[in-house]
Amino acid sequence: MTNSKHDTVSNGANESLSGAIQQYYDLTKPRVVMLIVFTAFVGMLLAVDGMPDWVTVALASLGIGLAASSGAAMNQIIDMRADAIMARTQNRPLLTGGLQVWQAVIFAGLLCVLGMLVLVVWVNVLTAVLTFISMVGYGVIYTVFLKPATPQNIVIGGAAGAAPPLLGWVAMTNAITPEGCLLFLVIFAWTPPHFWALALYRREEYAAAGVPMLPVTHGEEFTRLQILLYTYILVAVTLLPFTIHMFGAIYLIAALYLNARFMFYVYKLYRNYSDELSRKTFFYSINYLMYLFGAMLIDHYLWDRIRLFLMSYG
Ligand code: HEM
Ligand SMILES: CC(C)=CCC/C(C)=C/CC/C(C)=C/COP(=O)(O)OP(=O)(O)O
Repeated sequence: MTNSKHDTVSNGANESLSGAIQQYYDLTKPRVVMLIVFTAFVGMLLAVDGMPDWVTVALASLGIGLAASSGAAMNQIIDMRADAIMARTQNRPLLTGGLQVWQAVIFAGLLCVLGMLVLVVWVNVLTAVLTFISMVGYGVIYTVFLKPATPQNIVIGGAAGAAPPLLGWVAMTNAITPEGCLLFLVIFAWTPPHFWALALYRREEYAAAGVPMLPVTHGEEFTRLQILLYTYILVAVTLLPFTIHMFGAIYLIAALYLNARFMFYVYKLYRNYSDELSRKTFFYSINYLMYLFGAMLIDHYLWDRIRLFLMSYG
């Protein structure tokens, strides 16, 4: 009997510990951060010929991931009012009472300090500075100043989210090069179709929360046109790395295929709107970015070998 009572107490303690860990984990917007770290990781591997120094790759990924998580936590601390109004964000840890604001502030501070420490000590100062700017750019400048002020919020703020592959590149080379900037441009051009597809089917929630997202301020039709136009830009930008011989045929084929599907979605959305299609376009945008960066990686390691192999038989 005594044992089972003891077990119940310790199970309860375990559950509340794992519950607390889950709350802190949720505060970091983990799935977004995972894709951010993946694009940074790809940037690192692309920056070097052959195999990289894996310890630096691991530490740079850790530092960038910690900083991005800190930015995500800052965003949720500052945005509690709007988050409380929208169904999509109502269950965040600070709103359900799972975490107190002071706990989130300490957590965000710790993540920020740890992330910067890892980057300064084991990577390089330039990466740390650029990562810091991206983190503050998202957690503070976007959240406090841009988001409540202008429908261009996500275009300007998108610069923070677009930084990771460049951060990865700088982590390995300690230099800002045109190739690294091109990777930045890819995500920069991708952000408006990514976000506005979501904002279209969530427009009523944004309107209720008083957040001036494009579908709220300029209407649904204008937003659909902007999504289409930014996707044209995205298609052009994603072809640039091929034209400067950064990648070969593997990347080109993947980019053409992924772009054709993206164009199909946004053109259909432009001509014939439905919330369902808008939702599908948003989720496709996430897969698009993941596969595009995956294709860059595969091309980087395989294309030269395949070309040499083909040439030796040519
Ligand atoms: C200013 C730039 C960006 C804005 C405004 C934005 C906006 C959003 C929003 C509002 C969601 C939430 C969807 C939901 O809760 O259902 C979301 C989801 C997501 N975003 Fe973005 N995003 C941006 C940049 C990025 C970047 C740079 C990445 C990665 C490289 C990214 C990856 C993702 C992923 C993976 C999800 C899905 C998360 C999940 O399933 O929980 N986003 N984005
Ligand atoms: C250091 C570094 C690379 C920082 C990266 C910055 C970062 C985490 C960008 C993510 C962008 C993002 C999830 C925006 C969501 O917009 P929102 O906050 O308006 O969405 P919400 O309504 O879901 O809160």
